Amino acid sequence: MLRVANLVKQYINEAGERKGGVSGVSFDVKEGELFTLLGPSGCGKTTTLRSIAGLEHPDSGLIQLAGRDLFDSRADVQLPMYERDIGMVFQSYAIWPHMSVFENAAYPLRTRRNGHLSREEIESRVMRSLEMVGLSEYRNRSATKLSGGQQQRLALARALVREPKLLLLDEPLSNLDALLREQMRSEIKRLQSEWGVTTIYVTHDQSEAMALSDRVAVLNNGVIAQMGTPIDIYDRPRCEFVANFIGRTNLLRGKLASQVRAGDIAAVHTSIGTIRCMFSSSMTAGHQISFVIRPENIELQPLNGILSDAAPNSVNGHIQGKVFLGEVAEYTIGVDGDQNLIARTHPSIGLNRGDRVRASFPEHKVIAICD
Ligand SMILES: Nc1ncnc2c1ncn2[C@@H]1O[C@H](COP(=O)(O)OP(=O)(O)OP(=O)(O)O)[C@@H](O)[C@H]1O
Repeated sequence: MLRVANLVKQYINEAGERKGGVSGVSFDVKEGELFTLLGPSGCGKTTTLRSIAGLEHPDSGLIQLAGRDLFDSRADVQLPMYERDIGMVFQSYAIWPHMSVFENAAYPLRTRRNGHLSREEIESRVMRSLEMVGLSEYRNRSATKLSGGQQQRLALARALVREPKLLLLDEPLSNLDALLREQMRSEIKRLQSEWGVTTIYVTHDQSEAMALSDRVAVLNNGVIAQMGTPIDIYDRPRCEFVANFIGRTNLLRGKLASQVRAGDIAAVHTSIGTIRCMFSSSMTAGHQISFVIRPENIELQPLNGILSDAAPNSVNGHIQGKVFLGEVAEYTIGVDGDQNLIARTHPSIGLNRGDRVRASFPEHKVIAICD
């Protein structure tokens, strides 16, 4: 449905150097998919989105929507924004304060350039989109008398009323408080799948990306570091940046004991002992590698009295810190060998600061970073 290939857009800084933006971003979005661009501030998410919308003139690359060129640097094509068939919702909802809810939602239909719509057609399309977002009973209310969440819904209704081929959402929830953000997150997911509109969602919030997306592209410094389903990216990060950016993690390093092939489980020598990891590609013995253990994949057992022999993929240590997070508690474990591990487990386990523990992690949950 949407194809972005080798997109480059760089900005010239005060010293005349080409900096920032994006430098060679490529991805395809399927029809009806919710695709998220995720990354820290300044990684190039908004530049990508604005290039797709036609608000930015890229330096080079190709952008196609439903087989039509929106931008092609080789053929010198740059379609104006209004010809792109795209709806957009910004962080600031950009609601017109002097208009009613109905008029705000009707605005894109009244100002569209491709064909006049009858009054009845406008009425029915606007009411359909207001009903979808639960605002039909507020149709005559002034837009300024809506709550933050309602304004956000109105912005969505206004973006959808033209029935665009593509919906672009740029950090649409960042102005809402935490509870409302979670509610609106489910609302966007519901709307997007009911409406079936292909959507690109931009956020720096990894939990939002995980909860909403069919697929995610993680951006860093203007390039895509990894692309895949939320589970893929969480369970199999391909580089340290992605491992650290997506959720809490333990990142350890060591030396590979033997040659491995994709799918093997093999031993890695580390400062806290030999740990067996899953490998997703082949590597030669002696390679320095990093690997990831997610905090929820560490099991903690109290070590009382006499120490039994350490089991495979387990280390002994003591609790250095405990933070209660509601459903889980997060423990910091100081491991013999000068390494800290973070573990998350049910608070009822009853471990406290200073307790000796054994931390174990199944080998198929220890993931080698193979890039
Ligand atoms: N108009 C501009 N002029 C100069 N530099 C810019 C301009 N727009 C963006 N940049 C730079 O390009 C890089 C990418 O910016 P972009 O807005 O795409 O990042 P982002 O990932 O959307 O960040 P944020 O989450 O903070 O909005 C940043 O380093 C930014 O400073």
